[in-house]
Amino acid sequence: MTSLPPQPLSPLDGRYRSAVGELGEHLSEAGLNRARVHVEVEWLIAQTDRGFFGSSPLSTDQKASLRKVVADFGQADIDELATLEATTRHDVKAVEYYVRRRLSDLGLDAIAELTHFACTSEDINNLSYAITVRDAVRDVWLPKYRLVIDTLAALAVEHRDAAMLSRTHGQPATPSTMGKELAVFVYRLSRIAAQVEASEYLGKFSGATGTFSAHVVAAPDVAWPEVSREFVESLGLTWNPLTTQIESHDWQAELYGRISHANRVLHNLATDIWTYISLGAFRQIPAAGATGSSTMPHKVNPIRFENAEANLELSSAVLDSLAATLVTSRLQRDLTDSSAQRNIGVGFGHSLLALDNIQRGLGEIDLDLSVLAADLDANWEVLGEAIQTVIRAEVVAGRSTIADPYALLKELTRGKRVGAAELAAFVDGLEIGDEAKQRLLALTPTTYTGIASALVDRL
Ligand SMILES: O=C(O)C[C@H](Nc1ncnc2c1ncn2[C@@H]1O[C@H](COP(=O)(O)O)[C@@H](O)[C@H]1O)C(=O)O
Repeated sequence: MTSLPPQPLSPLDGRYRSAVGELGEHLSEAGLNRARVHVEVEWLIAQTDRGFFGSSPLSTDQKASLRKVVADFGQADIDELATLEATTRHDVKAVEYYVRRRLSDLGLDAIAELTHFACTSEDINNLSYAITVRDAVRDVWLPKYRLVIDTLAALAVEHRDAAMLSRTHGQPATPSTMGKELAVFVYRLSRIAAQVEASEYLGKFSGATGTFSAHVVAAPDVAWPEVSREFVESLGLTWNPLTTQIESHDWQAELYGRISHANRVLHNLATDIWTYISLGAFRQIPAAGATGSSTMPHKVNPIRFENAEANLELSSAVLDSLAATLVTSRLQRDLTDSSAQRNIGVGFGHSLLALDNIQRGLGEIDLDLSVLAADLDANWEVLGEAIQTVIRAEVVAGRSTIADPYALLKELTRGKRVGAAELAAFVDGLEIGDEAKQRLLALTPTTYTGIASALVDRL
């Protein structure tokens, strides 16, 4: 047997590439390296702008040329960095050499020693991760997440009046509407969206052990913490003033916790929709040419929601693991964060893939009102709650002397199928006020939905 050509090990880079490839712009190794070059270039510009060590501010053209290195970063640069790293065996040192080469190309050798000046690798790495994760969340994950919320919200409004039997413990319970049940998910997911949007992306820039030691010994009169703060903020990040060698990664733990929480709510949504499909409440719209089962021709399977379930679990497993490991680093640093952070894209990728499947799945289902109606009509006993509650009110109001309304209704309905006619006869014989009796006689499982429909307006 001949060997296969090199193959992606992760399905995110294989069969699911088209759904998640956009994340690679930010959360791939190349995306990280481009951000590292960006940080190194901006640090050069920041230093020369301040005239450090007698340097002159770069001209507008020189700055533009340096920034073009970042803007044009492509395959040749990816390859060049790989070649450099094969020698340095240190990824950030390779970036430094790469930037020095570009300075040389631009005739800027005079400031070469300002490249990576007073920096430890983490100064570059932490800012690069903060930038790439922030951009991935804002440009890719959140828009997709918002799209799912918007789609769900539109379905909630569309089905706001669609009465259906509820099921608590899987057993028939007080009816609701499909719109209100979907609105619950919209509300939950929206809260998390706001939390993700409010996330902080922290950056440190303070040298080998966070003390500015090299900085101070090279230039004692510079207000280094202020320079550090201004530089971090110039990159659109929040300054972390007090760290060891590494940025403490607490913001990452917080963010991944929120994404993982969103995953779990989406998982709940996926399994609920799956169950509604299984009950017949939602019909699946068959895709032309598609096959459900390889052997049972009649089938349309809820594969979108099942795929989402699996990928949400994988995403949370990765993100939870990152959140746990990233907040610990022995003494002033160990390198576990470097290896762990290479999987941030895996965590987001599985979540994004799940969002893509949920989005498609929601577009391929149709509410079957006749199934909802039949389900309600087969479960009149759920009105037992309504009747006993009205009797209680009548007793308090002095219009009834029924001793134990709950026991009465329990006797009539518990574990039994009670139809419309039996309930009507039962209500008719109750010793309660006439107005209350008429209200109960008019009630059906379909109308016993409280203010479910109006609750959709809370979105
Ligand atoms: O500024 C410094 O470098 C400070 C230095 N510590 C390091 N800080 C950051 N990166 C380092 C460090 N050491 C190694 N490396 C390089 O990290 C890469 C680890 O590879 P991988 O496990 O694939 O993520 C891989 O490229 C490693 O070469 C210290 O001793 O305190």
